[in-house]
Amino acid sequence: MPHLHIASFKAPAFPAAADGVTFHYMAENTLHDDEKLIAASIGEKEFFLLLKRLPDKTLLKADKISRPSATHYVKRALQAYAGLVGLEVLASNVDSGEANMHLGNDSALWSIHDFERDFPTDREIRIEVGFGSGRHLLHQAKANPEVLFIGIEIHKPSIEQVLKQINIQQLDNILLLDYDARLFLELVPSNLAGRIYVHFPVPWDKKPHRRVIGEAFIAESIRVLKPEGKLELRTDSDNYFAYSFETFMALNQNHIEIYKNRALEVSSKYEDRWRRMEKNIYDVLMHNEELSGPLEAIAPFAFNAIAPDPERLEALNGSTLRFDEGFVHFERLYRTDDGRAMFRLSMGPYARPEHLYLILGDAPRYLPTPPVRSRTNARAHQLLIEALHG
Ligand SMILES: C[S@@+](CC[C@H](N)C(=O)[O-])C[C@H]1O[C@@H](n2cnc3c(N)ncnc32)[C@H](O)[C@@H]1O
Repeated sequence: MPHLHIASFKAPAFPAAADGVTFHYMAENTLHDDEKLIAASIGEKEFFLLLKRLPDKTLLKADKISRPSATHYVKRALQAYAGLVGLEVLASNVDSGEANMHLGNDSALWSIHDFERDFPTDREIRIEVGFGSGRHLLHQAKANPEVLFIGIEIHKPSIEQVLKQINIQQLDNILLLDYDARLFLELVPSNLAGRIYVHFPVPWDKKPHRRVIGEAFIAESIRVLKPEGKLELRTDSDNYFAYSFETFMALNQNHIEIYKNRALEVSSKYEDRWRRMEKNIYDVLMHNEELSGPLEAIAPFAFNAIAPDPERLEALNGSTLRFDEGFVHFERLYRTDDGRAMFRLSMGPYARPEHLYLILGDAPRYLPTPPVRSRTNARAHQLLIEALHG
């Protein structure tokens, strides 16, 4: 990740702008004054730069919770900040060259909020979960130009690599999303998807709750798939195959197909490796036969002005509030140089919490974006409001 190793830190008078980047304010960790956040924005992208004083060096880098998926934003903000205040840079891994031209156009990279605002419903969609190197996704998109493909990944370098290929190959029927696919499904309108591909998911043998396939994922898939649509699991893991088979078979009514060592038109990087090792590859195809009811709407997460007393905030710092399916954890408390308080939070379902900031004051808001409007996040948001009001 891009970072600058600097001789000493300097701050401008906020707000300040340079090279298309605006720096709004600075926030200091109330328990560790060696950690500060600088709020930056480029167009609609808002994120923090993190200043960290370690025993042997001072680093300026992207804050990992709020950093945008495309690293060129972070590089630009680091360079702009260094130029603005005249930082003495001792070492840097930020190349001074132009942002990668292929990443310049990242219109295929959607945020979860783009989908929340305006989910594309004008044509059939197919969803690929964990597309990795993207071979299967790119191949399918080229072969089916009338279908919109939504590729979901949590590994940023894979997203950048596939984004680059989308631009090089000028494909206009792929959208990429940097998000947990299990949460994403909760937002997809019902009866829309022709296929959901889950190819070579991480087996998580020691932490099965982290697996993509599970009861909730299957239930959401059935809702999201149109009648005749299919969920396609492909795996080299005997364990994952056995576990998924059992989970699918536990459903009340179901139609599944199973294949062993079925050849597809395109083989992924993982698949090539397993084939060289002569491992078996299993496919489980679940056919959907149901027409589902509409997706339940959840209101946007709003706040009234919150001016809690400083003692309450300090008491909340480090604490965790729990409910049946999820929690709110107040990880760190910050004070901004314009007099506001700010929390770093993790909240939502235990298996897939959101990590984000809450800036308090007259118009409290989450940063970089509010939590996704899922049922468990709605409960966590409510609990958070109650805790802040006391
Ligand atoms: C073993 S790789 C397989 C990649 C690709 N499908 C292939 O066949 O080469 C699994 C991928 O799933 C991604 N992944 C794991 N959990 C995920 C989740 N909950 N949502 C989206 N992607 C996920 C990982 O980042 C990883 O790239």
